[in-house]
Amino acid sequence: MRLNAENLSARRGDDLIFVNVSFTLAEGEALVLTGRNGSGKSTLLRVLAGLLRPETGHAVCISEDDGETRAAGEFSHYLGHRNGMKRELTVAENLAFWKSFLGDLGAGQSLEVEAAASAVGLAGITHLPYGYLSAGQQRRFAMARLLVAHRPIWILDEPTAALDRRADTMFEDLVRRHRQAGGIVIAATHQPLGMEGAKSLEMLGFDGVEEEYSA
Ligand SMILES: Nc1ncnc2c1ncn2[C@@H]1O[C@H](COP(=O)(O)OP(=O)(O)OP(=O)(O)O)[C@@H](O)[C@H]1O
Repeated sequence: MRLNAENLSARRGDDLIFVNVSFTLAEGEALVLTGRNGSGKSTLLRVLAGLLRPETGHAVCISEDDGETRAAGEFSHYLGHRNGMKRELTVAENLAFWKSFLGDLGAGQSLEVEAAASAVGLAGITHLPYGYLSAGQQRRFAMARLLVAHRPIWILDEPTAALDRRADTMFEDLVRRHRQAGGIVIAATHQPLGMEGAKSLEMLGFDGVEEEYSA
């Protein structure tokens, strides 16, 4: 499977945030988005995840077997700034919800809830309400969401912001393993994050749009 983004542009409100973004990622490859605050990294990640409609272009997954093309969002996990978990439900209930909602695209690669908790270093506390946990524990369980329902593409927006060094290392390891198993990762991050050999794309924000139009 290959991810192909072609001629993407996106608008927020009245403004074009970026134009003409194209890239291709093969299995195991990764892309790091760089650029100053407000340059459009989160916007691009949301477009790739299928959460925002692009103004132009498309992002698709192409099957190596039969050339079938599907929207990239259908094959993606999106870990944004928010954790996407209900505070009133237990951790186990939250993760079980995501597991059944997302299904298993990976022919048995998805982990059970307790195994995913263990993989993020937090076995034995999934019976607790999510809202009881510390901010770092909550973020770790948001990462466990990536493991309970396999998706070949991980779209990550500053996933380790505000985590301690041990959590960084744990997540780096998860990212590395995902890539070794053929997964694709696209991340806006200032941390190393297991993104060795990653391609890089600098977002230019309004400057890029102006340059594009004046070229
Ligand atoms: N809903 C919205 N309506 C209008 N403008 C928006 C909206 N959401 C974001 N923007 C604008 O789009 C631009 C890109 O924002 P985005 O969050 O993609 O940047 P970013 O590169 O991820 O920034 P940061 O590094 O601060 O997270 C910013 O100028 C922002 O103000």
